[in-house]
Amino acid sequence: MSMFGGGFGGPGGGPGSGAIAGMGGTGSRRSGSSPFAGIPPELAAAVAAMEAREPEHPAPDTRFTQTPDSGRLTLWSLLSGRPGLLVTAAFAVLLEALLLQSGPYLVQIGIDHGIVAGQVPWLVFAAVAFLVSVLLTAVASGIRIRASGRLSAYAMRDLRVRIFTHLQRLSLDFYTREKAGVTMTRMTSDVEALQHLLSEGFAQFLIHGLTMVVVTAVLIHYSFPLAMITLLMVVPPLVLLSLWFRKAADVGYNRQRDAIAALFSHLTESLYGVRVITAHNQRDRSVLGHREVVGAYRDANDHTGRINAVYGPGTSVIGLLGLAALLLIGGRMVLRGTLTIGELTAFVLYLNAFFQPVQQLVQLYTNYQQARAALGKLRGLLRTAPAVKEKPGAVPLPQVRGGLSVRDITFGYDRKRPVLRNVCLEIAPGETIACVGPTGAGKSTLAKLVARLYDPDTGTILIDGHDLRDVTLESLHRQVGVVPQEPFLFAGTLRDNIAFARPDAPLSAVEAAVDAVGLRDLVDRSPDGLNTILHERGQSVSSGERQLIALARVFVAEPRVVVLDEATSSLDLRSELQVEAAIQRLLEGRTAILVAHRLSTARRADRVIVVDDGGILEQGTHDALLTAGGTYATMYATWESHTTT
Ligand SMILES: Nc1ncnc2c1ncn2[C@@H]1O[C@H](COP(=O)(O)OP(=O)(O)OP(=O)(O)O)[C@@H](O)[C@H]1O
Repeated sequence: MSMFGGGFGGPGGGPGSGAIAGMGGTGSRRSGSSPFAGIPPELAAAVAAMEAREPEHPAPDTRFTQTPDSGRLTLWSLLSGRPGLLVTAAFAVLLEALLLQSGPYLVQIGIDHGIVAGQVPWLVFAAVAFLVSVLLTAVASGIRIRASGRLSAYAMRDLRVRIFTHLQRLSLDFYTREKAGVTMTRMTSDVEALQHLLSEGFAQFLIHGLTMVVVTAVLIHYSFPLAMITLLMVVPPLVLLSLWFRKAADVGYNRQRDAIAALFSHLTESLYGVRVITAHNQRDRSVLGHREVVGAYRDANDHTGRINAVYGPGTSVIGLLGLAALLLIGGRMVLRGTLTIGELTAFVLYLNAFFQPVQQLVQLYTNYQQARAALGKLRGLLRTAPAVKEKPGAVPLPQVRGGLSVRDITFGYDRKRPVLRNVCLEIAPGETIACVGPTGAGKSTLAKLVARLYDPDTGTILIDGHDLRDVTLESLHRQVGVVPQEPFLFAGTLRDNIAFARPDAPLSAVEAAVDAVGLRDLVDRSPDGLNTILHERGQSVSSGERQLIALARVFVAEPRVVVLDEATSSLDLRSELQVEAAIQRLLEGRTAILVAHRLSTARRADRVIVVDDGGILEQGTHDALLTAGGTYATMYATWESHTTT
């Protein structure tokens, strides 16, 4: 099992992709270099001009800290971050809603005071006033769209950064447990569901809601009995229908969120594993699997579609029935002379204006329900606490010599099934320990615990006498370097990748690392030397070169302790010797825990420990263990017989 087994590592890059990628500068692109290497000279001027026109994007306030995210995530918390924009948008909404209602009133004035009374000036006044109100509505609407658009854009950026920061804070157990696709859905589809509501939905919600309130007041002003009759006929069934819709949609949209997350998961996994799928002739199964998740998504959409098919037309019918009743009752009032024809026209128009928002609100309510479901999922993610927590009073780890003390630790990924039981181990500063043992014995687990990627269930691990749990994670990881079994490279230059742990490392440090691990050949062969762009996940370099780059990374980081999970993938003899030599150089003068899959590596360590059965079975120098004739001696004899044949 890899040090980072089960974690993310697929296409799309890890956290740094893009961030470190840069654009390769505007340097020339030599023939034979990667197609993404740099900007072609003929485009350089145009790109520079475009960059000059780009608006400034100040960095958001969110900074990375280990402190858990304790802020609440509500729609209000998203909107209230920029009060100026919120007030502007709210004011514009109010103005727009009021202006929209002046139309029917002006029509009534035009009919009653202009047409019926035969007064042309009143007619002209009503028409001009109508025009002015339309123009003002357009201005208010423009201001509202601009303000709410900016508000939502900022809120979404802050939310995305907040979630991403939280993802960075989470420990390995989360990434093992949670499928990458599900987390991607939280960051894409779920956030977008909120964006839709915030950018347009809320403002529309307010406008239509306000319209309904204003229209109710106006209807009462025109004729109290008529208003009461129509509203009583309309509002109770509407409320009942909406309550049913809310309940049904809650279930439906949650199901939709889960289905789209499953779809994304399957998609990402199939993309990561496309080579294995093809090689094992499983494309058929893959397509079938995808059909299943897409089918589940279709079912979820179908379900919400069915609910909407009842709610939408249902509200329409209620509205039209109200209108029919109004015509009958209002018409009789006009005939009796208790209502003017202009007032009845305005009443009909206002009632229409009451129902139009209802129709819109149905759509918006659907958006709201979607956003609520998305918000619930995002809240769940933000509530997920990292398993490896930084103590509130954690102190920075001072410069250490690298003495490690593992004291009586017990640990299991599932507490009920410990992988390691009561393990004790003392490692002197500068000592190299090789962990060997059968597959699945717990070697990588021990290494992960020393690097504090997990915390032991019981027992403590000390570095120069400091309990790992008492020091800040950042200071610990600066002095304890990790080389995972499967090195992950980011899209970016060779230099960016080598200096990943210390981006400000001088060129001389990167060059020294290149020479120390034996990467000089690759650098000299690469079209742009250290500035050559590596493809995503290091697809453009060989497996051995990837391992050397990972070793060079640790060289530049200069940690006191190195935890190295040897790669299991076999290399050709030359590359293997190269990697072994690089490891040897990296470990000089450093304390090291080496998860050795090749006994040739173990042979060179100061001490070998044999991990099996949840504990350390044997330990001693290579020679001493051979002489003792125990498990290690048997393992070594088997290994030797295989390598010599
Ligand atoms: N993230 C995880 N969640 C649950 N169980 C795990 C996890 N990682 C490892 N295990 C289990 O813990 C046990 C020890 O795994 P570990 O990776 O430490 O073995 P290992 O000795 O390093 O094996 P290998 O030589 O194959 O790399 C195994 O049974 C493995 O299945």
